[in-house]
Amino acid sequence: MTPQPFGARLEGVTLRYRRDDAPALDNLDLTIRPGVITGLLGRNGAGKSTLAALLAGWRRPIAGRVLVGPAGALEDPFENTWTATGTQLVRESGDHWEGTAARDTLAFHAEVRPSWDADLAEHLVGLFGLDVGTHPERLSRGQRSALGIVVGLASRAPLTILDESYLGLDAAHRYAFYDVLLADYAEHPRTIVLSSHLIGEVERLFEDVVILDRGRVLLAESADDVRGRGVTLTGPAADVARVAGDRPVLARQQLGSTTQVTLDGALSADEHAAARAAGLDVGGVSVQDLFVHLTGGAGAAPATEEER
Ligand SMILES: Nc1ncnc2c1ncn2[C@@H]1O[C@H](COP(=O)(O)OP(=O)(O)OP(=O)(O)O)[C@@H](O)[C@H]1O
Repeated sequence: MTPQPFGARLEGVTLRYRRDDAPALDNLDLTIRPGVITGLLGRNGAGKSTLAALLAGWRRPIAGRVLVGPAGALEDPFENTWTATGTQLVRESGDHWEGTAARDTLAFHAEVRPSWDADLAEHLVGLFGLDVGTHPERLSRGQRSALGIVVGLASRAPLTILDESYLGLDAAHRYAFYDVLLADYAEHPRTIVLSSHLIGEVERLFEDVVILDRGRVLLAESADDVRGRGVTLTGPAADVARVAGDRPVLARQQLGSTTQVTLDGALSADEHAAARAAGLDVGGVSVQDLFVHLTGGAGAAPATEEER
């Protein structure tokens, strides 16, 4: 039986690693809906891994509270065996058992995860060509990522947090992972939090999107709402320019004589009619373009201590 998915609520959560440090999370309020895939995005140092560690009960905030669990039965996850049993965090580092074969890491999780699916684990081991007889410290970075993915998916935990855990995979293995994740999630609904810098690749998986910026929530809404925040026009450059007028442009791409611009905000009825008359393709904004726009563009520096 598939267990009830976990949700999470953070209320006024502040965490700083050292007393004199700027907060890694700063008075953060956030709800993670149960049973959906949430994309957790943010530039380097925004606080994604810190938030993941709080959800998994590995850390506790210095102010505010964190609650995790099935709807109506949320609990503080810190040192909480019950919520820990239902929460699987996989970090980029993998958190494998060193000095013993990879199969021992899998055997450990099979033991502690009530929903562990041995068939799925075996399928994924084959898919990634993982040599489970090798010690994790002797695996390549990609193979260590694959081991983390096997743990993350086969655990079928009611709250599964994948924190950059698939970065080491090559493109073919990443796309295979996205496909398995979607198929398995459809059959065994659970709450999945995916943190990634490869936004363009994974955004089709997101149902909700959270963007953190310097320890604060910059945006938290459904992926559909995100896509409705802007509009993409594609077609001949002159027609696109005419319909776009002097509207703020979030992103622009040129492919031969075809231009694609992403505009901030929705089109008015008149603009829609003009776009249709010109034969332009009209679509929503990509999460990636909105993310780049909201977090300061490609050239902006990541947060530094001085900026906070
Ligand atoms: N163990 C730690 N000790 C001290 N400071 C830390 C520690 N871990 C994170 N920080 C600081 O907390 C802030 C948030 O870091 P965090 O790792 O949560 O961000 P992130 O969004 O996951 O970043 P990235 O995308 O680079 O992995 C950063 O300023 C970081 O330097």
